[in-house]
Amino acid sequence: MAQLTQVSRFSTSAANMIKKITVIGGGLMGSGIAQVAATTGHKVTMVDTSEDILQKSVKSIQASLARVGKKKFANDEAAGKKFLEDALSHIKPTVNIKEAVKDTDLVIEAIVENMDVKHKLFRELDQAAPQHTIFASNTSSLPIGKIAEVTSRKDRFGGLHFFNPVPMMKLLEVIRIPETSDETYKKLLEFGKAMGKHTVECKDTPGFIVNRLLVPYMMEATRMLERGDASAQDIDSAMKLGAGYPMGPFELADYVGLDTCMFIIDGWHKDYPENPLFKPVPLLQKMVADGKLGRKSGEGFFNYKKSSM
Ligand SMILES: CCCCCCCCCCCCC[C@H](O)CC(=O)SCCNC(=O)CCNC(=O)[C@H](O)C(C)(C)COP(=O)(O)OP(=O)(O)OC[C@H]1O[C@@H](n2cnc3c(N)ncnc32)[C@H](O)[C@@H]1OP(=O)(O)O
Ligand SMILES: NC(=O)c1ccc[n+]([C@@H]2O[C@H](COP(=O)([O-])OP(=O)(O)OC[C@H]3O[C@@H](n4cnc5c(N)ncnc54)[C@H](O)[C@@H]3O)[C@@H](O)[C@H]2O)c1
Repeated sequence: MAQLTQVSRFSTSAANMIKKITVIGGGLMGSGIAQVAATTGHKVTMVDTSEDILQKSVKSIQASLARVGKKKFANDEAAGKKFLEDALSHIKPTVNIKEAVKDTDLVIEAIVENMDVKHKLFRELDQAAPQHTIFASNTSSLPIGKIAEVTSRKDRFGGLHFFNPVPMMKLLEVIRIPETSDETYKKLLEFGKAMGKHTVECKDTPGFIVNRLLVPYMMEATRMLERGDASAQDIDSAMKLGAGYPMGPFELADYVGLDTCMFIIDGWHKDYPENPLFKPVPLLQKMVADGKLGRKSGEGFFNYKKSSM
């Protein structure tokens, strides 16, 4: 409550609001963030490492926009088409990071869940971006304060943790580190609302709110499977039909990406070796080593290859 009162002393004038954003990483999350930002009136630049990847990102945005447009403009096909074209015209894909950040208000990083790779990127961004630019990470599990360490703008740094799939999930966790200025935090909260999200305020604690509860639950499901107590299919059915979850833990893990799941759990085990909740699961490591990354690779706990659907 005290924090809310303190933050509301600042008012962000229209001229001072976040309008131009740069999303780094055009994967599952980056493409979703770029899409929602574009449909909520922001000018978006989306960066990835190759033109091929960016092409795939744009295709997935197109497919998602078509689904949203079909629902939003159910009786007006032309309006649905215009919605899709307008949104796409607000997204500029590029591999040129320097160009992408040269006059941006906010950078949202959504690349691989690895501290060294994120550090390398943020060092480069800190050199290239103007003074006023705010940096945010969409990390699932890494401490925001540690990511920010390599920059000279900790007062303009925070976490924006979106949920997958971004166009459908209403929540946005907005994380502040001790150095985040009140003005920056206020702008991040306002940006979240402008994106149409329900924002919750989080401290920089492991997993923030959602993942601190979700990860142990998913880990317990995997241990249950490893012990042979129940099948993946039955555990999923049980949690959907008995607990009302939209997806069971294995369907969800495949949806998130098993590589991302493994990075999260291995990282937490390294940081908290005594905590039995975060003990790595050999099954998960083997699946990732075998290239079974979930939906994105066509196979994970379940099979998504066309012939089996
Ligand atoms: C077990 C292994 C353990 C491993 C260790 C654990 C590691 C820790 C892992 C933690 C990971 C954390 C990751 C991250 O930090 C945090 C997260 O993001 S957690 C994930 C949160 N997301 C969810 O929980 C999703 C739950 N699922 C759903 O809400 C729904 O299933 C769905 C995705 C909305 C899909 O709905 P369904 O009814 O199932 O399927 P439909 O296809 O019929 O879709 C319904 C409706 O939605 C529209 N839609 C779906 N997806 C999109 C999209 N991408 N874009 C646009 N529209 C979409 C679709 O068109 C349908 O519309 P309708 O026809 O109803 O009008
Ligand atoms: N998958 C989820 O459900 C989910 C949900 C919330 C948060 N997150 C977090 O979001 C981040 C991204 O996850 P994802 O699932 O979108 O991963 P992903 O593997 O789908 O996409 C990552 C993208 O980043 C690109 N990339 C890697 N290094 C880059 C660099 N230096 N510059 C530009 N692009 C680079 C990759 O080519 C890839 O396209 C991670 O930190 C993850 O923990 C994931």
